[in-house]
Amino acid sequence: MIRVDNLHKSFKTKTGTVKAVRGVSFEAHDGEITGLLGPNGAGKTTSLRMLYTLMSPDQGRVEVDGVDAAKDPAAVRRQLGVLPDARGVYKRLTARENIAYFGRLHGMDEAVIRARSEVLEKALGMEEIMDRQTEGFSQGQRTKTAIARALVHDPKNVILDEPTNGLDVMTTRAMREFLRTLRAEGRCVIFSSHIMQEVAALCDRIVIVAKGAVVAQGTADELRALTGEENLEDAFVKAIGSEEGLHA
Ligand SMILES: Nc1ncnc2c1ncn2[C@@H]1O[C@H](COP(=O)(O)OP(=O)(O)OP(=O)(O)O)[C@@H](O)[C@H]1O
Repeated sequence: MIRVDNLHKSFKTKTGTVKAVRGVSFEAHDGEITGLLGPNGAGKTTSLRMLYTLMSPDQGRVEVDGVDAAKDPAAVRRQLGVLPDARGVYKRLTARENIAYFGRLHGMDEAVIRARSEVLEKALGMEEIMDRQTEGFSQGQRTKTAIARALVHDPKNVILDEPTNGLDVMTTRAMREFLRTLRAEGRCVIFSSHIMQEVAALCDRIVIVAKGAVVAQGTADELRALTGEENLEDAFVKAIGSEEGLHA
């Protein structure tokens, strides 16, 4: 379970201060998929970065399974599997070696790493690529490797920044199925997207972010009721106030 309370983050740039996140609060529950939906530049990545302790908030609080991220970031990180926006994998290593390396960083036993890698290989359909050096991997293959690596330590909470970005239709479908599996296993899954259909197809709860703030949140039914729109797509557009930056 992840609780985010009133997060704020600004960046100082040469041309002035950018208020990237200005008061984001939401809860993501175990056994549910929570989607952060918003147009480009809405503040999704920045919110997630604070959530997975890469960045500290100017104000506000993140709690993962009851642990305050500011007080014990290491404990929070152990409970999280993260697919960050940059999917850098070690090019000289095979997919399997990339995954095992992360397992070792987590202090896992070699036998446990092997067993866990097998589970992830099957779940993500990586049979063909496990023992290939990752240099030259396609975007989808890199994403799969990065997800497997992020989940090697069997984390209870999973955070994915735009997991289907750049994936083809079949890989996107497989990714959706994989996220549903994580939900069925009782994990708390949060992912960000600017694609309405993606969020509508997968999420139990939807948090709509625009201009650094949460403009609406709830189940699809709650969002329809809140905005008075029958169609979820119209509800999103109404909540955000414009179609700009949202891909159908
Ligand atoms: N390190 C940084 N320095 C300056 N500005 C930043 C920095 N990181 C993010 N921003 C700005 O903060 C705002 C929110 O960016 P963020 O990446 O969180 O949006 P996003 O919702 O993830 O967008 P996208 O869908 O395009 O990835 C943007 O205006 C962005 O330019």
